[in-house]
Amino acid sequence: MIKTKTSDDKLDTLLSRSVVPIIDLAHCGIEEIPVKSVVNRVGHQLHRVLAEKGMALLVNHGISDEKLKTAWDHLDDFVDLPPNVKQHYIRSEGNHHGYKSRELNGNFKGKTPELRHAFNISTLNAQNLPEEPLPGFADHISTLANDFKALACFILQALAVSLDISPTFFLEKHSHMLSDDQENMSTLRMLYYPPVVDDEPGQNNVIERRCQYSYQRCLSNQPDFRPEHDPREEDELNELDGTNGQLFEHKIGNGAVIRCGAHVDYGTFTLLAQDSEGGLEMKLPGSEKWHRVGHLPGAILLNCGEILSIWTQGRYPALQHRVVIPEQEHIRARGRHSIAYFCHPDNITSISPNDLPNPDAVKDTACLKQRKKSFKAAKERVYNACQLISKKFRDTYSNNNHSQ
Ligand SMILES: O=C(O)CCC(=O)C(=O)O
Ligand SMILES: [Fe+2]
Repeated sequence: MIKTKTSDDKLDTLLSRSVVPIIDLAHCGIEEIPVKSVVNRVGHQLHRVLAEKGMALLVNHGISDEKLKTAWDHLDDFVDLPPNVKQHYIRSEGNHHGYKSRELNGNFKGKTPELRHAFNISTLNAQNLPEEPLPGFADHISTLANDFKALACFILQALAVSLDISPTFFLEKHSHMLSDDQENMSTLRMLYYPPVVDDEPGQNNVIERRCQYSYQRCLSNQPDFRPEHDPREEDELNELDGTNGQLFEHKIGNGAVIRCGAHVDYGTFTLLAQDSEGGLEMKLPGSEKWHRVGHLPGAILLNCGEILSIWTQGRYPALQHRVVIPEQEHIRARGRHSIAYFCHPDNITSISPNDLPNPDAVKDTACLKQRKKSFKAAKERVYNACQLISKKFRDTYSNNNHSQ
């Protein structure tokens, strides 16, 4: 059962409005060996849901809301540290682990700055975590990262069931996640998008704004699948940035900012926990329209990455997504928090569309375009996961605004 304070009738109506199918993981056992019957049930649900929608909202997954909120508190405390302390944890060129924020005054080579603080955790080695300035940080985040890893392992097994292949096929290819040996790029990313408030002209200090998670107004622990949350007409919304890949910008001071530019995730899949502030939008398979994902308290969003799309020959599509800045002033004046776990195969895993038995013949023309794209990436040459992900990083840095 989904735990919520909403009455059953109201909940049914809200859930029926969600563009994202909901999958109940009750008894998935992230702390023990998963129950086989649950793996099978979830596998069968994923088979349909990922092919049709490319994503699912996971409920009763075993990671408590309190744990997520405490992690966001730790991130807020980190963001508040003096710059010379934060400096020690900054992500260096070519490294996935570490903290990164984009200051408004920086040099963006003509790109629109993404207004967010991101702390990537790809090693649980305490040396690389801000334990000294923030006692408790390393312990809490390591436990949380291991919970996400366990959930990812469960999903990897269910995915194998969903594709009717050996139950350990994916698990074996992800055996080094978070193992400190540089053999796998899986990452837990903690994200904070500061409030967007117009500054005095010329001030541009918006990135500094603080919004302590526990004090902010995302206490409404209610599902939110309102389709018309944004006052802009949908056509206008899509015209602004949907069809031609441009990014939704917010003008502030002399410049423009975005929260997270349109992109697809690179790896096998992503698990995403968000607070209730909203802003996440996805393009559904075969569609050029942006859809609000909405909010279900405590749920974790599962979305496919490009590698899974290649493996499944596009059957499980990697969806474009972005985080927009709310149009309403009082909503964008609040910060937003999320946590993403990027599940990546071990670096040396070769990624080829021929690794899996060919799924059903292509029937859906809407998916054809996506399949062609995935084939193009994988046909010319078989890359291993490390090459593929590094190539995507390079392309992203040189071509568009989103920095993964
Ligand atoms: O913050 C979010 O909700 C999404 C973040 C995301 O898509 C990413 O970092 O790849
Ligand atoms: Fe993403």
